[in-house]
Amino acid sequence: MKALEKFSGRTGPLVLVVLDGVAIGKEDEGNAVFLAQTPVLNSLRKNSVYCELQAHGTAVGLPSDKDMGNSEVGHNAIGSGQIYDQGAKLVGEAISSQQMFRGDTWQELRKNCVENDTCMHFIGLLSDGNVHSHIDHLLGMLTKAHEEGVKKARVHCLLDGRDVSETSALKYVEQLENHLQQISASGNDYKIASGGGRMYITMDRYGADWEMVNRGWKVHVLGEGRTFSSATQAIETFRSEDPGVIDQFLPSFVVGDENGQAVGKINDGDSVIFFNFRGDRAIEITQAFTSESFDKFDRVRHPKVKYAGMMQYDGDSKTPELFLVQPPLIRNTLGEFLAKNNFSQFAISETQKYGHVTYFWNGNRLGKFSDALEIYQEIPSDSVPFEQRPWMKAAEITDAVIENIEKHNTKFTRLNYANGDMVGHTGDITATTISVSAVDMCLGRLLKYIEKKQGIAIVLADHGNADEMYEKDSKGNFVHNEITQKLKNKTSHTLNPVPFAIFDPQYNNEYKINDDVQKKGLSNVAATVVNLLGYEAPNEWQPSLIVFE
Ligand SMILES: O=C(O)[C@@H](CO)OP(=O)(O)O
Ligand SMILES: [Mn+2]
Ligand SMILES: [Mn+2]
Repeated sequence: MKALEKFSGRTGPLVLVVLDGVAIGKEDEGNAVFLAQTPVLNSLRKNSVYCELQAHGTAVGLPSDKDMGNSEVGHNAIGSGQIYDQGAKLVGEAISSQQMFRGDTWQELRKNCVENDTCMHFIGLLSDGNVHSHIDHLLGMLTKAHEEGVKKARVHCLLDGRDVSETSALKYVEQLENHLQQISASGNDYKIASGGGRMYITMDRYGADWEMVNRGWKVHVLGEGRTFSSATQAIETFRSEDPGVIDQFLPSFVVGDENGQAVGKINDGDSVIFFNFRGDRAIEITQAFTSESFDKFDRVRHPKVKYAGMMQYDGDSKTPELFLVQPPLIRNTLGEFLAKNNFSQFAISETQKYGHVTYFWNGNRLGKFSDALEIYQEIPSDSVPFEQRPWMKAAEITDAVIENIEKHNTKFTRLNYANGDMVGHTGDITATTISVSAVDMCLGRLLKYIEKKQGIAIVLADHGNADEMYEKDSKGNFVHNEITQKLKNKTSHTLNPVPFAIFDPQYNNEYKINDDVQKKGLSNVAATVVNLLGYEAPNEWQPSLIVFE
């Protein structure tokens, strides 16, 4: 590692702060970042070395600039300093080129069903959000299964409303039902078997609430739960019983035949494909299917199936062993570079974002690079709806960062304040405004401490969310909810650029933003971190955002 000639860093710590889901959007009544009390962020935007960064689309390895950013691709880009083609793109290409279907895993699962006359199950998120999954991938696999002789298939659909409009589930269910009917018309037996809201069943992450996975297991595998004649009937019934419910929180359901028997339990000998490409919310259900020594809940029955993930969700532990598309092999990350060069590192967030600053940050690896040099800390998240406690664990995370630096004198810290994103996803603009104000207050306290320690802070976000809390049409006008006539809440991420600020109280014009970097994005941050530590960044990374005078 080569020292920079013109800058040797500061004596104190370097702290990188991710304000999850806090981007810079249009200053209107739907922008909770604009509406919040943010004296600290405002001052950073005005008085520090500052620019805005692209955090969506091709800047983070997604198929197109119409794709909003998300935590996985955002933290991968920040933590690796590189742009990798991401799951959404790799899977889309593997299906359109048909390459996926020539692979060993697809063939093994398919043959298993054809030769033994068993059922092929598909479990995953049913939408075109392209954050965890895409419905086109599912439809493509169903078509191929049918063409290649699979007689019976069942879909277990997780309803979205978090990466897409909050009450759009029926649109995707209808699209799927049409496709299944077409296939079944030629004498096959393809049906929806079970489902429920993605924040109610199956897609838990980071061990926050295993009960969610248990609820999913009951309807998908055991076929036990409230039974309806179709997914549509289930959704319509739930909505009539609770008119305020949004898709991500819909209860679970089983589809039954005329006798009320579940149409799609998962049995010994079946094949199961979990069709999400993103790993955080796929790992737990995958473990429930594949682990022999599983003890997170009583599975009652553990069917012997051939199970494959759309991707391998963790390469180190080979979770799962069988997968359809090779994930991006993210190498030479910032964490690894700092560990190799003997810098101490601290990573912290609350449960909901803990894996973001560890697993995603390190290129989707669950482990550390150096036990001696790295400390990872998780603050347990509240288990109430986040709009009820919008301050979440921002204060506790701040306390822990300060305590850790006091104790270990850690050189590089990364932390994630979950609030803007987790509360933003509820669609509650009042709570989200409070959540962003709470983060700003904690950030202020943290910056004061960093000033005292003669350090530097980098403050940025991984993608937008809180910056647009009402849906807009293609012309940018607010959309109204058909029933309430109020503005329609928006629960998904946004396409807006994110802030990037260097808080450096000892700044004496040694560096400035490098405007030669044309399309500034999240992948330019890692090199900037290394520069601010006083060193040259590795050549394979995207260029630094700063130049030295
Ligand atoms: O909650 C999640 O899984 C996603 C949205 O689908 O959000 P984030 O990328 O911020 O984790
Ligand atoms: Mn995020
Ligand atoms: Mn999010």
